[in-house]
Amino acid sequence: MLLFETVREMGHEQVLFCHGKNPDIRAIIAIHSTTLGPAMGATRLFPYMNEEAALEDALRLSRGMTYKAACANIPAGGGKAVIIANPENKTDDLLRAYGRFVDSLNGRFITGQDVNITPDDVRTISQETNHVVGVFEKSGGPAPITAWGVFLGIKAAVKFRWQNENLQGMKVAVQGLGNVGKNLCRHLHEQGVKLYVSDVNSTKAKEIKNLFGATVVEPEEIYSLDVDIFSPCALGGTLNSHTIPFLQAPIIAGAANNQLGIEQLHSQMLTKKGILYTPDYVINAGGLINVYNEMIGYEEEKAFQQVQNIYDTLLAIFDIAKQQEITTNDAAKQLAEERINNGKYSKVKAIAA
Ligand SMILES: NC(=O)C1=CN([C@@H]2O[C@H](COP(=O)(O)OP(=O)(O)OC[C@H]3O[C@@H](n4cnc5c(N)ncnc54)[C@H](O)[C@@H]3O)[C@@H](O)[C@H]2O)C=CC1
Ligand SMILES: O=C(O)C(=O)Cc1c[nH]c2ccccc12
Repeated sequence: MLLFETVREMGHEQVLFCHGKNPDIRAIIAIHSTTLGPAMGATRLFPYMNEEAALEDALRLSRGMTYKAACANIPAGGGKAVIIANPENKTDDLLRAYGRFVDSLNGRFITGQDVNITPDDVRTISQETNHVVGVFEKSGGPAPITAWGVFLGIKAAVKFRWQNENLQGMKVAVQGLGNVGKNLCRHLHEQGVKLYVSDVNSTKAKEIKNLFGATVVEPEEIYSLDVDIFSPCALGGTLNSHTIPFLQAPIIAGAANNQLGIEQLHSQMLTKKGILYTPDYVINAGGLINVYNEMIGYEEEKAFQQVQNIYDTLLAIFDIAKQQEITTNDAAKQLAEERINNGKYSKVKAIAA
């Protein structure tokens, strides 16, 4: 891989390769942009197949965070970190060593809990750095508010597609029943939605069946269901050349980051099939909104209003896509880049003043 060519194309400011022998640590901190504020993004620990996969994850996720913050009107930039490790080998020493790397960035990067990192782990990291959020959660953690944002995003897509304000009687397929998926199912159930669900962990699927009367299907069956909405809430890359041909749902709206395998190719494939795709980094901004508000002093009403705005932002993005005959993914990117450029401009003005 040509490193500088890749980061130049994707627009990253800085990529840090963190290494240590004792404890044995390999981590990548990707800072995509600090134009609108410090780069924010949670840290993921994962046993990546190889270094390329880890780097690609960090680069794509961090760029997504820049767009996420811009679309949500949060004065933050985008970053993301990945620690290459098996969750079984996670030790306090490893987490503290990682914390020292985060600290070396002096607040250019602010992080917290993502896949395979627990709130306890974040507390361990915080022994070495103050640049973490969610250590002492003031708000119940980001997942419930993320789920609420996804629920609003589903409502926006339904409104745009069918001019319908109501989800009563609709069929929704939810892939992944973790912290976000489970909360999302509860909101949908309360609105009279018929749920179809899958999780690789069958205990979680049974729980949702018992709680909300959901129909459980096998993980690979979730794509081809005859439903109104497909909601990917598991891991990234599930919208790809293998799965898209099976999709029947006219709307895709879910929480997972990096849902599109190859962004341009697969967003175009969805558009060609007449599927309304709700850009992941717009619909799943609730978590970022939550941690940002925790950082500046949590006010529930303010955080709630910012999440509520996801609905109108999505309607605006759907409109841009329709008017300009572009994918919803490109429309969201356009909105984000416009805001980042305006931010750049006001920064220059502020320095000149
Ligand atoms: N928690 C948050 O506030 C935010 C989460 N996200 C994204 O949303 C997604 C879900 O997040 P969480 O619920 O917090 O994670 P989680 O780890 O609690 O849940 C993920 C669930 O997906 C299941 N799963 C994994 N592979 C699957 C497959 N192939 N088919 C079906 N199920 C599968 C897992 O067993 C697990 O139950 C992730 O992609 C995350 O990056 C994005 C923004 C914020
Ligand atoms: O939306 C994402 O992918 C995030 O990383 C959001 C998020 C959750 N916890 C955090 C802690 C610090 C910065 C961002 C986050």
